[in-house]
Amino acid sequence: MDPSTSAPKKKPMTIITIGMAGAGKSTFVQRINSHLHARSPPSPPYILNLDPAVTHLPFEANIDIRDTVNYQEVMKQYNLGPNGGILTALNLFTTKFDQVLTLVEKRAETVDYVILDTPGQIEIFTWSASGAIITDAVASSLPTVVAYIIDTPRTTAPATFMSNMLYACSILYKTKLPFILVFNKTDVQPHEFALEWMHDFEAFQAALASHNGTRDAEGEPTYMNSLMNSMSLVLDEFYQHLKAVGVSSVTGDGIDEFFTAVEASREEYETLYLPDLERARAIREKTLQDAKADVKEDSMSRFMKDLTLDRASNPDAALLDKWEQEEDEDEVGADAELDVDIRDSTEHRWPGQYIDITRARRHADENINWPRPG
Ligand SMILES: Nc1nc2c(ncn2[C@@H]2O[C@H](COP(=O)(O)OP(=O)(O)OP(=O)(O)O)[C@@H](O)[C@H]2O)c(=O)[nH]1
Repeated sequence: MDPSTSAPKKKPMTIITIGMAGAGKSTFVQRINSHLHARSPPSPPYILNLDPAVTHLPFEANIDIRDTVNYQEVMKQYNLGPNGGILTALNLFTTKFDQVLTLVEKRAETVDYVILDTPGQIEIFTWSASGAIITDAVASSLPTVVAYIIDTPRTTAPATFMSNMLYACSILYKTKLPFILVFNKTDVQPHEFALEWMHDFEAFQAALASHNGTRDAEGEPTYMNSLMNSMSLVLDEFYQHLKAVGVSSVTGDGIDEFFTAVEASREEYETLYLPDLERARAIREKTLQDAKADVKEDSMSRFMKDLTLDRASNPDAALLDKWEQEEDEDEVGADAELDVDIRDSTEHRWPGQYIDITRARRHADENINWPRPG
């Protein structure tokens, strides 16, 4: 085929896997990884592991947060528990996310998919700054979809199903990205019940009514029951914006349907999300510029006012004005910047080597100088 007539390569699609601990995110990432390797021609993805606490991964990540941040050390230094340690480790890693993006963008011509495996601390994507920074940064550079992984066998009770859907809902509204609900572990529990509950709220309400504990001693619906009934109506609107697929990460069932949903999400990203993102970015830049201009103008007018007053009260003072350069100014400037680079381990194999950014540029006599989060 004449290369000049062939279509330009599509940008790689980024799949961000999010889900509760144990839902099967890492197993799912490994399943789609092996599916892409087995394609003809093979299409190995570029994988990022963002879980600092994982001890074993079933795949080899191209960029691994564990090469940069030691979460045990973070826990010790900040006196945090495991959850706080994971969140803080991810916050620290996020300060280097521009480098991560540069490495990913370098591979844009050779890979079709970029996959992010994330920690089970789902709150990272509902309220923490790093979750938003990561999703915004990735989505403003590449077409992106969120794959929300659900542990289907543990979601068969209506109340658990609803709480899982509410989490998914808050992540959707926070990220505003195309979204696929991935009902995992269908080899253990088929996901048809969930599809039925999503498409027919009366079926969900019937399941709720037949569940224990939905009526009080007088036979009246309990508060929780009424609340969940109303919520199911609210969620009905949310379900309209979602694609849902059932997969088994163990057997590979449903993975083709998942990739069909990913391709549909690419279109959704380009027609709906990208224009929104660009509008939001333009507004943000304009607001930032206006704010900077206002601050500058305000500071300048205050400065001029002070100067006029000062000159009037003490006409000789201006002659004594002299700006003294701080002796260790360079040192301070350099210290404020971290001096650690994120590595793409596919390019530089360096087994056993490890950079701890929490300790970089630290001296023995120095106090901990990392800012506490929040
Ligand atoms: N039967 C079955 N088990 C699965 C499937 N996917 C994952 N599992 C099992 O579920 C457990 C958790 O899987 P992981 O992939 O570690 O889950 P995770 O979401 O990455 O967990 P965290 O790292 O704790 O966030 C493991 O025992 C997996 O073998 C599946 O499709 N079917």
